[in-house]
Amino acid sequence: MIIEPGDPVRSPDPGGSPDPVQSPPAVRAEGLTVVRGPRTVLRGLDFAVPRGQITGLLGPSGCGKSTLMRSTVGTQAKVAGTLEVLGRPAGDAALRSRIGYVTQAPSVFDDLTVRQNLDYFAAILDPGRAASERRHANVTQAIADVDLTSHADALAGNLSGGQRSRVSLAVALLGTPELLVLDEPTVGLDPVLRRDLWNLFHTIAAERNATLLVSSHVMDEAERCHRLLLMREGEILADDTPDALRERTDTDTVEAAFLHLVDEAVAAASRPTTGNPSTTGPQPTTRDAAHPDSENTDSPSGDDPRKEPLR
Ligand SMILES: Nc1ncnc2c1ncn2[C@@H]1O[C@H](COP(=O)(O)OP(=O)(O)OP(=O)(O)O)[C@@H](O)[C@H]1O
Repeated sequence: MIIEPGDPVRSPDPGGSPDPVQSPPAVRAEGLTVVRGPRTVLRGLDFAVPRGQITGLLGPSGCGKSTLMRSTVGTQAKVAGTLEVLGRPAGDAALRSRIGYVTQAPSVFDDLTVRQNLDYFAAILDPGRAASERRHANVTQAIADVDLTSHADALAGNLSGGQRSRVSLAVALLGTPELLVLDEPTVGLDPVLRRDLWNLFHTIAAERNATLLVSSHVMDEAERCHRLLLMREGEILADDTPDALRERTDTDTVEAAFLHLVDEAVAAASRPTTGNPSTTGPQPTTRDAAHPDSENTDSPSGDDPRKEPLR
């Protein structure tokens, strides 16, 4: 599918998506806590990502968006609490072909063309000579989806940053994953490309009934999501629709709603408390099974996030 630059932005249509009450969530977290190096970067998060919708993960740089995504796809070490993805524990080997993940840094081979990059990953996903026609069709489709057909034979190393990001996205689209986890996919893109990519995200959610978890720190992109997880300092400030957030905070934009919620959180943290919050919050109960990333070796003990005030 090629998205024409003149296409109007499709507004989110929560009514056209599956009823989140009926479908089990694509991602469910309870008391999700992650330690990286000396810091507790996710602090007992509870949230659910409904299936077939676009959930935006928004918050300032360093608040933990990438860490939450890495935990979801099973590449983050030291994950405590419950984290279920498509009904299985995050990191379960059976999830590998069901999730597409695009990291912030494009993961492409510079010395291969766009098509060769896609061919390589397609051969891993769908190996064997018997599948070669299907692979060719899937690769051609994925290249068209990200609007790179005219660059299919260009070396990835000769592409612009935005084009390389789209090659990464095309790789993630191979195999039609049920869950797409996209870490800041629109960074560095011009407004036309950003709009086209958001149109593509809506098409993927609507036509494939896929779930998209998309991070951004550009608040205007929040308006294009069905639901939002607003994060700050490793905590979730809000888990709601853009409309409900604006209404609840009596603001006109998601950005204003976010700032309102930050002010509320700061005010709440500065009020004297009567009980000990460290004994009342959710306690991590389980540990993720698969953690290929071994970056962190520090013990989380003695670093209880519930004892730290919001900054
Ligand atoms: N490899 C690492 N080792 C130790 N700490 C890390 C590592 N990577 C990130 N962190 C810390 O984890 C915290 C959350 O980082 P994360 O990358 O998840 O944030 P983010 O919200 O995605 O930021 P950005 O929008 O800038 O990408 C930050 O305080 C960061 O310093």
